[in-house]
Amino acid sequence: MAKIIDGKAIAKKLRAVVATQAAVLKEQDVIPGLAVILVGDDPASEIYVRNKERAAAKVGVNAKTFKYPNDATEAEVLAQVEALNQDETIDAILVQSPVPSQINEQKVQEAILPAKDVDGFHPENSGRLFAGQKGYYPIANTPRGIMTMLRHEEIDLVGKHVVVLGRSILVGRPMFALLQAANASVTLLHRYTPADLRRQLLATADVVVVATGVPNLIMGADLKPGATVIDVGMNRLPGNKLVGDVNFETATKVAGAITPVPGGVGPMTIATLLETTVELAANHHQIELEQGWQNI
Ligand SMILES: Nc1nc(=O)c2c([nH]1)NC[C@@H]1CN(c3ccc(C(=O)N[C@@H](CCC(=O)O)C(=O)O)cc3)C=[N+]21
Repeated sequence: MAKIIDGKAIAKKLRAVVATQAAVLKEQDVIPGLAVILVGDDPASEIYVRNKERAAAKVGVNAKTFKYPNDATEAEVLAQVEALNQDETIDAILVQSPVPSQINEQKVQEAILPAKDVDGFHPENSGRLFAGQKGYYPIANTPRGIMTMLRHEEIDLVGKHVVVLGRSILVGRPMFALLQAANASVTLLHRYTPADLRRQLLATADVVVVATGVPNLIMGADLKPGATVIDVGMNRLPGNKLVGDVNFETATKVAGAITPVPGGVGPMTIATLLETTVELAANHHQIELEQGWQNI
């Protein structure tokens, strides 16, 4: 049976480090400010907003949510971003993905000041990631949190075959870049990958990261025995049960280690979001911090 990777417990340790960092800022009268813009009513986004407000308050981050209806205009959202760019009390801005179709998500991402871009979606930040640049810049929190989790679990990536399923800007693409920077051999698959090719590649994967939004896409029989499985899926089934993209029942019998849903990647995303927020606040006020993940 696979080891269950306890994302909730690792997130708790990371939040404790972030709380210490926030306390350092507080000594200099800096309270990190995170602004979240939520347009419409995506179910995964609702969970995210609820959990992150709770977690932010506990570590000493001031989180504010700006809710807009499904029919909000692009101009309204851009005006909100602009106001937050100018707001000295706001260090980090996040626009929940997805946004309704009348709003050009790309345009909104590019409107956020790169220094306040807590998701790392601005091309100035994502460009640095894809160029493999050194130095500090914000990186998408879900893949960054997954890297922290893999490091915490001491899972070796050097030269290993890692299969990433899904190519979103939120997860798949930055995940690919981070794993590659960690010297893994990364294969990025997506909805147009034929099932038999997917099966062939998965059979040789030492680590699998699944971020597709398709429940039960990956079964135990698809995995190489002993593989590490990271399930990013967040699917609500009828009856309100929350499941990932991996069939947990069968996968635990084959994998070496696996993240559960809930209690795996989700809590790490939130803890990492707070970590990035505190880093952006420190940069904004030119205060030195010790690096977070090294201390967990
Ligand atoms: N710009 C942007 N950045 C995001 O990072 C982003 C986004 N948009 N849009 C929505 C998705 C979804 N997402 C979640 C994060 C944590 C949980 C989470 O806390 N999950 C708990 C759920 C527990 C419960 O049931 O409450 C868990 O997995 O244990 C859920 C969903 C971030 N997203």
